[in-house]
Amino acid sequence: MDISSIEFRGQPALRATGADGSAFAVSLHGAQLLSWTTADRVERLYLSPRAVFDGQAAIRGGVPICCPQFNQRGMLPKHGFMRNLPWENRGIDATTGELVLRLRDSEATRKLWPHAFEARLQIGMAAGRLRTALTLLNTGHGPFSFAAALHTYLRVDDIAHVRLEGLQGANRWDSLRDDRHVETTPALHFDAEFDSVYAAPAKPLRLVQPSGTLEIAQSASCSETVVWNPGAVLGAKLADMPEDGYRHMLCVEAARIDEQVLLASGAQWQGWQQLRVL
Ligand SMILES: O=P(O)(O)OC[C@H]1O[C@@H](O)[C@H](O)[C@@H](O)[C@@H]1O
Repeated sequence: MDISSIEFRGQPALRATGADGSAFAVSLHGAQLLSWTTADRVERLYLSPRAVFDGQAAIRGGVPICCPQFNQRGMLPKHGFMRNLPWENRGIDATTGELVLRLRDSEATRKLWPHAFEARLQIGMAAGRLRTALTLLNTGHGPFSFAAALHTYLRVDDIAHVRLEGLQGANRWDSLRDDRHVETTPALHFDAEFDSVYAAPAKPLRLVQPSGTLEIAQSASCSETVVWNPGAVLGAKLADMPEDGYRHMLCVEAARIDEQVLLASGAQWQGWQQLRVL
């Protein structure tokens, strides 16, 4: 994997290219993946053309990191603060061959969250495959707890022709209706706003479109899978997304939400998600 420093819509980013011509781009702001193209030049992630690149705001699209809080479940800013801060490029890990970015606690983070930590995002790419792994290390003296999500925006040709397989039988919390039930359908279809947190099944999910299928796997440490599409009505209200943006994305997120991770001093936790073109 070759890495070069680039500017992406005016902001510092890194571009990695693989031997087979596949490539990804990741912004230092938020350590946010922005693009992943496979050897066939097909873009696999959705990045909103209206995403704000000002080095402050959360970027709409790619793979935002939500940590140490998920959504508005706590006192921190929505989805925590890691997606709003600049991360450091730590280069390629000699053992894994993955690109590593790092964020450590600072005065700014301690004002929001009084804990010493080191977060690392590792990104690995192989033919038709992309793996993102988030590690959180407790570098302080006392324990802390946190939630996390790799909030992946998958690019889809047309949401009306997408099905997501693999969630049948999983416990679901439909956050729009505040309703808990077991998912009965073998394949989810999306024709309106959809926002649900599922107990993650052991087997990978499959995102099926007329143009092909993507397998989505996650670590057992990520006990939930979040599925989100804003639909036309909410989509039109999101200032950083075009009106038809919702048609071209589906978020499938590897998450740890319901039971927060309790991390002792010196301990670390890792959660990952892997995308594979079938
Ligand atoms: O607009 P944000 O802060 O990036 O959040 C987007 C969405 O993220 C999803 O993970 C949540 O389930 C949704 O409820 C939320 O709206």
